[in-house]
Amino acid sequence: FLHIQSPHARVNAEDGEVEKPEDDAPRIEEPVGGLPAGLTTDAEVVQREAEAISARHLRSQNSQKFEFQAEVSRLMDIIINSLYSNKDVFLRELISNASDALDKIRFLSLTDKTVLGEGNDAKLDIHIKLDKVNNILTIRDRGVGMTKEDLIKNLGTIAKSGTSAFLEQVQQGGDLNLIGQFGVGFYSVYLVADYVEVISKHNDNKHRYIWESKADGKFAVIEDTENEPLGRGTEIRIHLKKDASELYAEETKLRELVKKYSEFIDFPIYLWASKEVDVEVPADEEEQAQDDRPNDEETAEEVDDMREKKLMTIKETQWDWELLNDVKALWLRNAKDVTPEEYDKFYHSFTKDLSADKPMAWAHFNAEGDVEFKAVLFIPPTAAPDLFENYYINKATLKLYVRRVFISDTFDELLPKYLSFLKGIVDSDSLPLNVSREMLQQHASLKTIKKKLVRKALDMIRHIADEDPDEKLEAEESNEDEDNLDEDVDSGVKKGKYAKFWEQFSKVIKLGIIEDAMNHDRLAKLLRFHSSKSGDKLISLDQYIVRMKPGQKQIYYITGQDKKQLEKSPLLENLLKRGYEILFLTDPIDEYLTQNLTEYEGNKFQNASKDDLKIRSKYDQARTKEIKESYKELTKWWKDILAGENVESVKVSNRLANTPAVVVTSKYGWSANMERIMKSQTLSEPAKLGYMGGKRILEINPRHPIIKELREKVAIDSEDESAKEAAQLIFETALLESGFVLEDPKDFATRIYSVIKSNLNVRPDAEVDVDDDDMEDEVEKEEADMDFEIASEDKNDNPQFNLHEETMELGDMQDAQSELPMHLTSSREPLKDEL
Ligand SMILES: Nc1ncnc2c1ncn2[C@@H]1O[C@H](COP(=O)(O)OP(=O)(O)OP(=O)(O)O)[C@@H](O)[C@H]1O
Repeated sequence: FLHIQSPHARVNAEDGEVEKPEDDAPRIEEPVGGLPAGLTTDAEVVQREAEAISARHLRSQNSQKFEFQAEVSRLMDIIINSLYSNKDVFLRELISNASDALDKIRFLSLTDKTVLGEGNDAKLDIHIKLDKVNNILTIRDRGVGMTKEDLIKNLGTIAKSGTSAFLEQVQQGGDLNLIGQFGVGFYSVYLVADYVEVISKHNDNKHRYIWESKADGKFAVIEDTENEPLGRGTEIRIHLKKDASELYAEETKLRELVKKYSEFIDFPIYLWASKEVDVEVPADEEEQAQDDRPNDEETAEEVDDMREKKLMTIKETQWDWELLNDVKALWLRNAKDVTPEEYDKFYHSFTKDLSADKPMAWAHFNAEGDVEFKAVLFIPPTAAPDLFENYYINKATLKLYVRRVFISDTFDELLPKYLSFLKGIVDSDSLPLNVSREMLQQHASLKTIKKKLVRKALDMIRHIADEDPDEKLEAEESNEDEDNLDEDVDSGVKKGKYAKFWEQFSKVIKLGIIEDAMNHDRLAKLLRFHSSKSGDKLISLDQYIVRMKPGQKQIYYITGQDKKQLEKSPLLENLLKRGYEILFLTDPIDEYLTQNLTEYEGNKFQNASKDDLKIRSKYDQARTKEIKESYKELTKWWKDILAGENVESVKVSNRLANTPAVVVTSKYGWSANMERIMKSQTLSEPAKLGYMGGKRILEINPRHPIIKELREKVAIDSEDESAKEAAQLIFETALLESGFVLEDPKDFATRIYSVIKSNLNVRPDAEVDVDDDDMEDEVEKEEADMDFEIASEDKNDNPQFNLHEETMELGDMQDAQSELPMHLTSSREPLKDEL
């Protein structure tokens, strides 16, 4: 009988005479539900249980019933039936909700002190109590509380945006542990409970309400008239499932969990706990009475002394609120005193990221001067999957505190968009506490805070590189003999820490260069690229500069889809031959990056696929002029051949070694790569493609035998059809090799096949054989014709036709006549069989 689950668990616990708390934990006069074991008689318990049952019956008759939103119901169903072994998460989630509710009331109290109320109500804390008799665990906070409408809306009728995402993840075997990250943490309580009551009191409503549900698709809400007044806040009564009660109806377990998961909760968390203490009690009373009588020699004073001596020590169980957490915020401590493990734990606790992955780096600092603040910034171990999906909508994830009071975690003014991947906490003494959020957002100090945070964030990223041995290795190698650099191609290169950062966040740094002109140089130092000399490794711009050839003034780069393709690009032939290092920019964002990164440490960036690339010719001026002159006729002729191909000019090139021709674009137009990117975008405007698509320039290699031969042919007969075909084909091949997408691949293919034909001595007009399919088509056509003839001749012998005719006799014969071909088709199969 004692184990009947009671919704009426708020029995007045007789706490008895308890000692003053040893710590400075405030004593709560009003007990928080539950029944301290051993302090109530069985008869009382039985009576209270009976009351509870009748109260619950009454409640269920009068309460307002609701159905959970379908998705929430499905979620609860999964949770309550889950065999998931790590059920501990529920406590972390409920404490986190309590802490959020306390943050909210503390924030409101900044502008209106009265919201806190008086006495115990004004204390911002969390109490956890266990009723072992009834297996009820109670978590009580003095937070903002919920009105009746809040209870209905927040705990049931409106699915949070994360509900379906979480359901999806769980159905795919994902970890239930991550529930908090999807904003549906409350429901994790059903991992351990089959019945939950939430009693809540909000300042806006003088009544308090009970929400209750057995996770059976329904919940009920009713005004609470049964329980002790709450003052303000929320009490969650968790009726533990049998299997869960074995584990969680233990103070030791609760103590361990709170310590583990809620170490960084900013409010005191108390557990109603018993402890064995030594108490001195007078020794046996009779003996005492005897001894108390003074004999003749003893003075009254001596008797008193003896009385004291006749005390005995016994063990006594005492119940009291035990403070479980140390609420000194980590960011207020001296960075030197915080261990790396503590930073890791802190990161996981405030981000609710429960994976074992440690943050990549952190920066803990105090800013002093006009604007004072303390901050801890973290680089997460991986980029969030939706980091760029909602780049301009996503809010920053820094938590802003003002003088230790939590203000907001959606304050966009603290970091620029590109750094919104950082997590952390900022606590400022320079911001005013008692102003509205809107006024705070415009406060001048925010600008200074933002500026300093950006600097520190970029320093923190640079430090990862500075401390990375892989990066150091690169720097040392950069001083080695240039010729050895090509041997760096080593597939077994281990990724260093900075390479890992780069893998996750390279786009962020590039976006920074595009968006943050103020920190342009700092950000440029953080860039890494593959290059023609870096093998599998990445190099920085500083490393590039160190390795520049004497007299080299430009940083050469090329953009494209893939490093392997770029390495073989004919556009780089002479640059590579002459020992220049080329950066390979293969991320689509690099096209935008290079528009904003024109110079580094006085060296201009030069795109090797552009018309303005200057490579000094090996020949003297006179010889160069002579070569150009000798190709004048060919280049003019070629330009005419390519009329209608968006070709601005045909030029003699000195960037080519072994390739006959390439196509480059004008300096300010799009590169071939950019054109490809723009064309692949769904919303690209054809008009823009027209005017931004760079003018193309065909560059020909004057030393190449194909080009030389073409020159001869054209000189003899400029109307030679084979020369025209060759010119067109060379141009299209050059387009492909230079990274362009052909507008008419069919045309190109036809030309290639005609070349192949001539190579294989196949006549140009040789015809393709008729294949079996074509033969079948022919047979089918003949059959169809035959069907028609047979059907027309023998229609009286055809059973199907006759049947149809019989039916038709009843109808309009003229209609049947007009439908003749169709009926014939329907009778074709048997006819074909006969044939
Ligand atoms: N102790 C509480 N006091 C006041 N409101 C609460 C309390 N617990 C829950 N709520 C309300 O119920 C809502 C739903 O809680 P739930 O835990 O499912 O999601 P969340 O708190 O928004 O996100 P998370 O899962 O990250 O904690 C909360 O947003 C809050 O408005």
